[in-house]
Amino acid sequence: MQPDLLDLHVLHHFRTRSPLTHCMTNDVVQTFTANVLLALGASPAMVIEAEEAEQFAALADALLINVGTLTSPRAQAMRRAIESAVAAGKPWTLDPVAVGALAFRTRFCQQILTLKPAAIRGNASEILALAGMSAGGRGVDTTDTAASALPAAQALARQTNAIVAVTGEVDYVTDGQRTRTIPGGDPLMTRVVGTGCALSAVVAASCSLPGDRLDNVAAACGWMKRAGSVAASQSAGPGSFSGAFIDALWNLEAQA
Ligand SMILES: Nc1ncnc2c1ncn2[C@@H]1O[C@H](COP(=O)(O)OP(=O)(O)OP(=O)(O)O)[C@@H](O)[C@H]1O
Ligand SMILES: Cc1ncsc1CCO
Ligand SMILES: [Mg+2]
Repeated sequence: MQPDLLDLHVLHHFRTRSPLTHCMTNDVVQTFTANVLLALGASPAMVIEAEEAEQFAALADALLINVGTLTSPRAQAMRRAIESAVAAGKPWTLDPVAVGALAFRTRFCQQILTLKPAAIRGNASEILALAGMSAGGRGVDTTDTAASALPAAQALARQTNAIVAVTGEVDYVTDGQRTRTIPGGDPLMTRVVGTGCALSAVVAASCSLPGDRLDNVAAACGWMKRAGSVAASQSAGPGSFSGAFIDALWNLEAQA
């Protein structure tokens, strides 16, 4: 990726505004997600009790809804948080983990799609399933390429008015008319759990920034791609990659 694609002006906004990011995410990726947001300069808070989630969603700058370990009570709390965020004019972002593969979460995501998400970030199988163009993958990992899911991402963006990011070897970010292509990263990013989930949290936070939302979401994808490339070149495997990835996010400007 070229340095200008790092969108350093958006990164500057991100670091100086430090978006207070309400994350309702899955049990597997809580700490990694918080550390990614902190390394980029955002302020994460994982508030999940329904009453508190409803209250906090109106106060925070952005809300992330990730259905990776969805349960009925969590679904209810998420719905209350989304409605509160929408009423307060705060953007919310959906990560439809394993949608298509499992019925309960698929129904839930289809229902909340009507509540005007600002952005949707998923892997190819998830975006294809959410757009109604396939039955979905085997589980949380994709069985399709991002390029094959680009028409689905564009259709989903037009249908929902959200910015849709479909990620993989190449990331595509679209509003249904315009599409940004973000190459880079490294396959090691799929050997550490939560890079996609953490990206969705960064996308959520980026939706609270001023400027063009498509550009802001594409910038978020670019930062993660760059950090993945740098970290892969410095690590011996998934264990050391994880730490190097957080460091690379912290040092993004120095690598531009
Ligand atoms: N083959 C690859 N080469 C380079 N980068 C990749 C590759 N596959 C995924 N990535 C990057 O890894 C990150 C996570 O994307 P991915 O599509 O794997 O999300 P995901 O399946 O939702 O992940 P998770 O559920 O583990 O959080 C993105 O930044 C993406 O660009
Ligand atoms: C492994 C896993 N299982 C449920 S959520 C999750 C994190 C990756 O999406
Ligand atoms: Mg995922």
